Amino acid sequence: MDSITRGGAAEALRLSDVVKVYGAAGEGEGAGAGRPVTALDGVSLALAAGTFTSVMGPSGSGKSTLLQCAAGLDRPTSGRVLVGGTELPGGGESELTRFRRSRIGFVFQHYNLVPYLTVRQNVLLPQTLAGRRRRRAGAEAVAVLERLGIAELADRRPAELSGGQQQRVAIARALATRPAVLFADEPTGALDTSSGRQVLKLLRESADAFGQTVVMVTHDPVAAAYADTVLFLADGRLVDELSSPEATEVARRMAALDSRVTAAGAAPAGPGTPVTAAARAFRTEVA
Ligand SMILES: Nc1ncnc2c1ncn2[C@@H]1O[C@H](COP(=O)(O)OP(=O)(O)OP(=O)(O)O)[C@@H](O)[C@H]1O
Repeated sequence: MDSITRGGAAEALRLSDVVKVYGAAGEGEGAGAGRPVTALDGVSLALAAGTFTSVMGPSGSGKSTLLQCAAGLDRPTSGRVLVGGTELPGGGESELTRFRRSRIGFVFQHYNLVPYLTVRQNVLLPQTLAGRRRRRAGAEAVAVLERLGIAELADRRPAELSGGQQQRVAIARALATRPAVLFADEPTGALDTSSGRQVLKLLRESADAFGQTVVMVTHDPVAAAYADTVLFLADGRLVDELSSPEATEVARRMAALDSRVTAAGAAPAGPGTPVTAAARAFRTEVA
């Protein structure tokens, strides 16, 4: 698949033939002394601005790796990543960090709010780190909290919020920087059904009302069906795509992929590790 951009719309994300091999020569982390693992095997895609895309696939199919490479949390072994038309920079970690701060928003399963800061301070934090002027950033933080209907929580600390409220604050924090792409990794994985639906509605509204491009990894077919398009990964490749998805059809296609993987002797699909490498990297960044 090369492109699912809508006619004429600006492009928010492009991956061209992205390969990620853990444990390859020159890759510092990962498989160590074991055999190299090809987590992404030539992934190409293009997403139009303002679209909401879900990424699904069996356990180990490369979803988290795709998210990390697309979001500049990790570098592909080969291939190109462009966010908002700008290529992931070469150079060191500080260039990548700058790139992420200016273009990318993250939402994780476990919220990653800073416990000793208020909601307002949490939402302000990425902009403060990016060196934006405090008064302007403060006004924007309040505006985004109002837009998401959670302004009354501004002076509370994360421990005083429900899981669903914490996740809505995490979304507010991500949106306040006006990222080219908002990446969400299992954003409803720790929530009950009703709070999860609220979070999904918020992501849907972010795309519809604010033109926010959203890319979400999920194991839940109902969650995936909130998107405009579902991309299916297997063995590090994009193998299927579903537009205007319905949960039953998403589940049917996932079951087909799972049985393919199980027949090949791999682990069945299941929830990802609670704290992904992406979340760890982000935590280090904001701490
Ligand atoms: N840091 C790493 N070092 C070595 N191998 C890795 C590393 N991270 C992931 N892998 C391997 O890469 C492949 C893809 O992993 P990835 O976590 O991207 O899959 P996933 O689809 O997100 O899985 P899950 O749904 O279980 O979270 C797997 O075979 C995994 O074991």
